[in-house]
Amino acid sequence: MRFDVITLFPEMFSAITDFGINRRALEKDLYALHCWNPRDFTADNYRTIDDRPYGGGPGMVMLPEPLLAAIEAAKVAQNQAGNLAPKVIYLSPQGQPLDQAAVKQLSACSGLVLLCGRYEGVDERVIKHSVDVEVSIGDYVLSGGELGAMVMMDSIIRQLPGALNHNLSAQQDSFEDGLLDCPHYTRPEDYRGMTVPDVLLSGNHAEIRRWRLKQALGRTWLRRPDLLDQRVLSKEEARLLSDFKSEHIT
Ligand SMILES: Nc1nonc1C(=O)N1CCN(Cc2ccccn2)CC1
Repeated sequence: MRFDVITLFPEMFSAITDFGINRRALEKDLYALHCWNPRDFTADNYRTIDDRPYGGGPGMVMLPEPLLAAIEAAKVAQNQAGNLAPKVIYLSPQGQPLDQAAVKQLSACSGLVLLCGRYEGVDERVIKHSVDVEVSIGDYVLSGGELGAMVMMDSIIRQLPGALNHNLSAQQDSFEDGLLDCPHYTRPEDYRGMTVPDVLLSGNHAEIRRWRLKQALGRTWLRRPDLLDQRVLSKEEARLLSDFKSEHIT
């Protein structure tokens, strides 16, 4: 996976490249990241990348020329890397919500160009001319698209084969199967009088699997019932959820 990011603040992306799973995945060449600063595509001495909005109003809008030139340069680099039709994504509150299904779809792409806007946004002609899809990471307003791009990249990188020590981990991630995650415990068995559920100490892997599935179903029912609306339950899952509900003391 090659990411080409258009951003005024390339330094921010060290948060993705310098730590944990994402750092190891980069070192293993599971993905590549190239940042393009629109200021490098300006023709004036002040390296101007924004201007006042036509029609008046507060704030500034990012100019089309530097952005389109940066996007074109990123697409050429993608083409040279063998990705002939990289998807151009604009992070924006107006975008379609990012969910795990979208993450899995995007992780199958070989190259993505991510456009990070600032200020009041980018000139609409950039979106019409070069953006394939607008994506939002949530219904709130950030200071710019960079954190949204990093959230998207982080969730995609976890999907890349070899990124997680145990490939099963990705499948067990929350939302992977449309459910919230089950509770997790580690040592000690008794912490300040709070003990670990006996089943997890039993070594009975079939029972442990059933307990974890039941807890995931129960948690989803309690905290995000909307996710259950979208999910067909197996016979076993329906029974486990029914048991959880009857045991749940409100
Ligand atoms: N929510 C989000 N999910 O992705 N990005 C965001 C997000 O809040 N932002 C902040 C504003 N930026 C600039 C902007 C302003 C107005 C219209 C379009 N673009 C984009 C990125």
